[in-house]
Amino acid sequence: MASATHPLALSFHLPRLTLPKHRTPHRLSLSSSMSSPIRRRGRRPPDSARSAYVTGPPSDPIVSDNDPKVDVSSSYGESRQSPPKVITWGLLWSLLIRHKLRIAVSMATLVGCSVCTLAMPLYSGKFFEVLIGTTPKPLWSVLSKVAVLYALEPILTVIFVVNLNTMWEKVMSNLRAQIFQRVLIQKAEFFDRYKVGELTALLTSDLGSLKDIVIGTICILFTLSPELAPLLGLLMLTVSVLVAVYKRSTVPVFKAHGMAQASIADCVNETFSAIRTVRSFGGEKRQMSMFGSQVLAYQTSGTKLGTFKSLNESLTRVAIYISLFTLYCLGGSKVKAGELSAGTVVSFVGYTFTLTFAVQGLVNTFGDLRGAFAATERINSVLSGAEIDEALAYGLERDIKNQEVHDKNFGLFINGHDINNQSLNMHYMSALKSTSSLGSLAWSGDVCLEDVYFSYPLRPDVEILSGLNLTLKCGSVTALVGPSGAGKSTIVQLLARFYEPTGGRITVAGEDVRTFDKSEWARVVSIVNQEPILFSLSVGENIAYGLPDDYVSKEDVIKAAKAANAHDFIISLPQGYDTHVGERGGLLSGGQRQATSALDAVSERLVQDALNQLMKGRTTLVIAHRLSTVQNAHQIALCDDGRITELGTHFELLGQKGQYAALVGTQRLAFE
Ligand SMILES: Nc1ncnc2c1ncn2[C@@H]1O[C@H](COP(=O)(O)OP(=O)(O)OP(=O)(O)O)[C@@H](O)[C@H]1O
Repeated sequence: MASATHPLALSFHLPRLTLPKHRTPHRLSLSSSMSSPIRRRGRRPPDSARSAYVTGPPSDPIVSDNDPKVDVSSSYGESRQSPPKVITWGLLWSLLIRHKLRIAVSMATLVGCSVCTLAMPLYSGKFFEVLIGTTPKPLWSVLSKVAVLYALEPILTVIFVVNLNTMWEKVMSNLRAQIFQRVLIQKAEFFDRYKVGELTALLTSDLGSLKDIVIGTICILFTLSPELAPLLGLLMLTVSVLVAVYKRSTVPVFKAHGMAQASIADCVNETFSAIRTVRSFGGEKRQMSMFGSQVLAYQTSGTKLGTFKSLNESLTRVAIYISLFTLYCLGGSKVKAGELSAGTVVSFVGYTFTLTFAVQGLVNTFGDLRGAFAATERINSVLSGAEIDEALAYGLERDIKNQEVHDKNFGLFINGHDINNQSLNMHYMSALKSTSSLGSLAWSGDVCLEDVYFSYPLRPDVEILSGLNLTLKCGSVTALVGPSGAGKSTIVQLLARFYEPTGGRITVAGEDVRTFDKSEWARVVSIVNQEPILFSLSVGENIAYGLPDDYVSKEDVIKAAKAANAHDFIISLPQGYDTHVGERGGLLSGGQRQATSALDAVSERLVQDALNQLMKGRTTLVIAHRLSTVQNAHQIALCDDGRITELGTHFELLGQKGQYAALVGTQRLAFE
């Protein structure tokens, strides 16, 4: 679905390429060029890329020397060597401290609860003595005090727990939002490396264990007091020893459990998102076996975890029973000797039970703490070492700050202690060009790939592009052809700035594209995929998603749909533009999803007509396997061995009798 404001369009078919899941090119953009002479150069290793680039750590954003302001500071390089942790105590504290009133209320109720809890055994002892007649006092006066204590304690507990829980939920939402944003602004290779399930786990179950700590801590705080310090100290010592043993043994189990959970999520995700493929290959059994093995692994780690937990629990009980037994022996002998009253012994028993809760809470908390440490470690190991896509993060940060005023959901992503711009190279960012000019540059200037070298970050030793030169002339159409695996889609991905070249540069009207932030770049570049990705929204919302403005009117949506020849079919849907498309557009037909292949002749023509209309005046790069699309292009570029090896019009290239002519001749290109 198209936008009238994207001057650069990349239209490509990706029959075999699996795009990383985060990359969902969805828009239409257009452009090309006719003449650019191909400069053939010898192969050069990527790091010998043009000296015009400011040096820095290999994956830093590098900017050409035509912007003298930019200098990637070495201190930035140093900070990369020891990446900052994402979740730190400092961060948690900064998020907590925003809730001062709640903290004050929590503290007050905590003190109240502790006083009640500590006084309860004391008054119970007195009550017992009055009851057995050893203390001559009116029963009602002691009973009323006991009743007040027993009634007040649960009320204060409710206030305390509700208050603390609310505060913690807010902190967690903030943390989740920030981690989500942090994942969102990672460089493309991050998504090549991690599966969706793993990333989902970072934001769901892993963080959940952080919450449990707080709830556990509540139990301990309730019962900690100076009066009980010596006895509690002794018990804590015992528990610490147990916990130290527990800690060593359970971290790997917690980790394995978290990973197993992530694998299950991945398997479910993969199976159901590709359900048609699974059906068509009769892959149900395979998926079931895969799921079964993952569930079994989860079960094994869960059982192990349970065994550890129960062992720990019973050891704690043993410690408690020993202290109770000691208390009975000591207390009994002291009462017998007349050194202690029976009431005091009753109070002590009460305290011991209070301690029981404390110790239980302590052990559980340490257990949760292990889970939380494992989760934090995992989040930190996934995110701290990963590299933020700064050109994207910078623009996004700016945009959400502007938008926060209108949309309170963005409030979650912004606070004083923002994990997402901690490691941004602000020096580099401040050197980015003002983006107001980008639109006019893109509408008026050529787009050039100059001596571009590229290797995918996960396969740095395989050079995909080796000194590629190509000019997409402003307002014209370039068709990119070539054998499978030649690097055509890679060129599109570089133009879309999913990845940055390892050498050479891409320019628009002579300006290095890296001097513009990515959110602005996304507004001028549109991509039409053979298999478009739709979000689980209404048809209208999906179209609006492809339009560059944040607030899109219904008229704009209808205009875009008409331009894509989609208006008629949309209004024939049950709820027109409000029809929900289902997950991944599953409730629409292939043609309705705007796929450009496997359509019936009428849909095909409609889509093609729409594209032809929309390409007019736009700089367009098309990867096509259909001869009709290719031969109508202003120029055809043949990509092979990481370079453009042939360039010209259809007839010029046929005349050269080279690889293009061979492709056409052998029908590998002409599918029609
Ligand atoms: N994310 C990735 N990580 C590592 N290597 C990749 C990645 N994506 C593609 N490749 C590799 O890069 C090479 C070029 O792939 P590309 O998709 O650009 O080829 P193509 O010319 O578009 O092929 P086709 O016509 O078959 O789609 C291939 O060898 C491919 O395996």
